[in-house]
Amino acid sequence: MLFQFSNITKTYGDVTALDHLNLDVPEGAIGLLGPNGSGKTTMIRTLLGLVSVNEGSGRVLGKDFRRQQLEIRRDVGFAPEDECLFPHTVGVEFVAYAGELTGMRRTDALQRAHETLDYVGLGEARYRKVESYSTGMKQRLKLASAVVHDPKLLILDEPTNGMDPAGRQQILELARDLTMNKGMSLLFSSHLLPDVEAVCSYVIVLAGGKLLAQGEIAELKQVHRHAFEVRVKGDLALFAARLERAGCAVSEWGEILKVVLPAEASPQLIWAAAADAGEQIRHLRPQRSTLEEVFLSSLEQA
Ligand SMILES: Nc1ncnc2c1ncn2[C@@H]1O[C@H](COP(=O)(O)OP(=O)(O)OP(=O)(O)O)[C@@H](O)[C@H]1O
Repeated sequence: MLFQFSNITKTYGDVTALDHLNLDVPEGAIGLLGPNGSGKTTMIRTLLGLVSVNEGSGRVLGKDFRRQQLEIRRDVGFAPEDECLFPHTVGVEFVAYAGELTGMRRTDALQRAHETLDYVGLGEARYRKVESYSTGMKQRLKLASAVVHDPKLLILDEPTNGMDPAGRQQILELARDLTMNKGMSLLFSSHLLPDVEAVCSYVIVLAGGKLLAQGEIAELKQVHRHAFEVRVKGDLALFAARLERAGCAVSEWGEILKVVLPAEASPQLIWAAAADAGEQIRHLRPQRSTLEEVFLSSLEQA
């Protein structure tokens, strides 16, 4: 198990950032999705032991995050969302310092800093002051300092924020390589579904500090081949009754009918039912996957 939350609640004054959160998350590349303010950063800071929670308990890599912060710091690498660079420091010093903070000896930290800067493509900028780096370079510098000590779990909080498409692609490729080829588990927080899908196989979706969904992306993305969303011009209830007589399972969602066709039937059945009733179909499409539905409803709740 990568990490586990049991009934975690965290409030800031009147704001409930995490609301009785229960989670069991397996090792692997895990996406943490949710709109701004949904509690992603608070969840990450909680599992690093950086905030004290009001209620609940939990573990990351088998360690209690309320009591074993030092051990967790050795096993986990974290690249925060906000800018955390010290001005007047050159790239290699910054990364080596991050290594020392996890308990590495200075000489080892320096050697690893050079290696990780080469790995993230910043070898040539290693002696430049960090404040002169571009946004994309700063993100890769944060990534280098998060992996300098070769952690078991890497946490990236909104790593593609504010980046141009090329820079974004570089970060996604590095994240994918670390998890697929270097054996690191990953917790990748983002409000962008495509970024999470590019890197992760499993997803947690938060909204308003609550868990909306979790599971394998492939499973959550499965579209039911026989399920459709239909909107007609005319009497929805009459049309629904007609579809039911033709063997469909039908439910009304506002102005939309969700229709599950009988086995072996094709969507032609829906067009035929509309033609018989003299109704016009305004909209017909395969029902959204659970992931799309969950993600859209997380945006509505935001
Ligand atoms: N230090 C703080 N003091 C007061 N409120 C806070 C603090 N940190 C977070 N919050 C509030 O807690 C809620 C959850 O915030 P959090 O940063 O965890 O969400 P998020 O999903 O990471 O969003 P973002 O991507 O914008 O950082 C928000 O309403 C936020 O305003």
